[in-house]
Amino acid sequence: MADLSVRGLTKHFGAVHAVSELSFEAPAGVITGFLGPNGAGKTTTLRMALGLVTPTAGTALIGGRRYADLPHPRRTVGAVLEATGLHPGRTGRDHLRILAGPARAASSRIDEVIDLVQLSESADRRIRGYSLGMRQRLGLAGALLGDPEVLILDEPANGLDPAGMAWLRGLLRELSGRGRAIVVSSHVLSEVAQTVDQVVIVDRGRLRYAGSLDGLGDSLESAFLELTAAD
Ligand SMILES: Nc1ncnc2c1ncn2[C@@H]1O[C@H](COP(=O)(O)OP(=O)(O)OP(=O)(O)O)[C@@H](O)[C@H]1O
Repeated sequence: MADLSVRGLTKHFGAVHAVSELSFEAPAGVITGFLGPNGAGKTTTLRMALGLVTPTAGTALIGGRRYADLPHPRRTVGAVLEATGLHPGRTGRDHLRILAGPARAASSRIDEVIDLVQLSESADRRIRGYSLGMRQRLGLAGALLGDPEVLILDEPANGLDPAGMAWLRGLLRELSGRGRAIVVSSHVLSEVAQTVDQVVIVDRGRLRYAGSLDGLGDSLESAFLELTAAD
């Protein structure tokens, strides 16, 4: 099973040092929480891992390879970066059919992922009528099409109600139990504390902490605020 390995990753946008010499591992079979305040560089890091942004320096390797060098990218890594890019006039099922081509997924897999994200009742309705939580579920279904070894989720709990969050936690646990490496960025620290096995905390593009939740003491929130306080 593949992992995500970030080594010396750096991205400058002109004078903005979005990510600076960042290194961490997200191993197979582990849920890694990727945390940081607004503008810390989380999305930029995840976009570099997915080959959407070219690093200024360093590497992000998935199963030992750069995204661009993966022979079967959609089977190796699935990602939900934002619940955008959904055509409002399409049904959820049509959206997945369009994605299924590049993911080389069988059509039976479309039904499977619709079940997995519990969208069976809405799959044939137009996306225009979907709630934010339903869009999140559809995004997740798309990421799961190729049954990827590494799953990268940017704010997946956004828009989910408490039952939805509990459901998502169960799904991520099941996937990590089957050896998937899961990276979840989030602002909802209480949710993260219940879901993840380890955390990576970044602030202003730099690593502040990588390790177990236990290593941060009793309160993730206090540790987070201390680690990301302005100098
Ligand atoms: N394409 C870009 N051009 C210029 N600056 C950018 C670009 N993308 C990101 N940045 C800057 O890089 C920094 C890191 O942004 P990024 O979106 O990675 O942070 P983030 O941790 O995901 O934040 P948030 O939690 O608010 O989504 C910010 O200062 C942002 O303005």
